[in-house]
Amino acid sequence: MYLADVTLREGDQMPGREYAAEAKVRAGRALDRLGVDAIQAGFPVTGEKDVQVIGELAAECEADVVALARAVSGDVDAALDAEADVIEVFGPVSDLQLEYALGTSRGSMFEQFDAAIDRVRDGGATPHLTLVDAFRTEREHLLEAFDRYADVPMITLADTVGARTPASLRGDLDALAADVDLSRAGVHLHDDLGCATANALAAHEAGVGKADVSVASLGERAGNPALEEVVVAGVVEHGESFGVTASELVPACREVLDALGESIPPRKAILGSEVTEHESGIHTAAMLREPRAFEPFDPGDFGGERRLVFGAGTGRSGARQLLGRAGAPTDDETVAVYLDRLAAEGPLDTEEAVELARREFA
Ligand SMILES: CC(=O)SCCNC(=O)CCNC(=O)[C@H](O)C(C)(C)COP(=O)(O)OP(=O)(O)OC[C@H]1O[C@@H](n2cnc3c(N)ncnc32)[C@H](O)[C@@H]1OP(=O)(O)O
Ligand SMILES: O=C(O)CCC(=O)C(=O)O
Repeated sequence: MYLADVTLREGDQMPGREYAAEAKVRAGRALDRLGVDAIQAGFPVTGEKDVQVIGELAAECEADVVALARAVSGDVDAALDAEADVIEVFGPVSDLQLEYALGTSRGSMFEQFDAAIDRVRDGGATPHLTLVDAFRTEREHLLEAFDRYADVPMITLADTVGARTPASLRGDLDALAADVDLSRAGVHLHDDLGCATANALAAHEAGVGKADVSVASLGERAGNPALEEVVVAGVVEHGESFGVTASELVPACREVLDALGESIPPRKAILGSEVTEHESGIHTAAMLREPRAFEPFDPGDFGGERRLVFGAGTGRSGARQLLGRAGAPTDDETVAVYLDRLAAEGPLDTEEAVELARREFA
């Protein structure tokens, strides 16, 4: 499965956001260095900014630079003007969205897809197709699309409203797999149920060829599968980093967020400042011996950092080990006094705690 990062388009679509062109270009470069296969950098018909960003990134990135386009000639022309490598033509296929987002029939939507895809090819770009709201669409209509667009290299099924869980998504994909080669199917998922990352992994396990992801889940409503979560979970579960340089993951994601002026909640998995920090006495005592005892992966493998801290939560076992490292006595009385000092001065990191032990007890 390859990863297409959609941060620059989905993130820019969030209420109140207006990323500057330079910010998007800087973020796109960081994603390219990280090694994602595709960067969906914008929606050119929305304005000159995205035309400029896509043009700049397409000229210098290894990754395919993707422009979004509705199935209308003006959108495709704007994407061609931007000189995108790939033009992602999208349109709804569910009854609900055909009626309320488009006011047209599925037959007319498919005719618009035909014309838009031809226009992309005539303009010299590669067409991809996203079937919007695909997971609330009958299987027969999805099969019709895969059949009708057999020459489109990638057809993405969008869980546009984030309504699927891993089991239901897997069930839908397995049902399609009887008739469709899922390696030419992608998934575009949303996190409304908090399942987007798990759904991306379920899609990988089902055999899909591409998943859209975004840094820190930036995107419409609850966002998309987090790039960093999909990669770390892929490595932990399957030994698979989906083509990105795992050791650069955390710095690259932080650079993207920094460029875009986005902050991240401290408790957010992988990237949050507090999620690789440990203070509980039972945990730190074990982790001083072997960090794997209380962590699912070494943060250093992804360019992050583990931090053990010592203070009010430290127990006797951890304190004894720290005193030992400092060459200080480890009898019960020294341990008790040292624990009082840690509680008063903490939280201290490991080096600071050892230094305190050395200074006052060795
Ligand atoms: C599922 C997604 O997340 S797709 C990405 C959504 N992103 C955005 O909307 C980005 C911000 N949007 C915008 O700047 C504007 O909405 C624009 C420039 C895209 C379009 O603006 P407008 O031309 O004023 O159209 P509007 O926003 O009202 O869009 C609805 C029109 O698009 C049509 N439309 C919607 N989706 C599609 C589609 N996939 N293919 C073809 N036509 C479509 C609707 O039928 C409607 O047409 P109508 O104007 O003839 O009734
Ligand atoms: O596939 C895409 O990138 C556009 C569709 C989309 O954003 C969605 O359906 O949520």
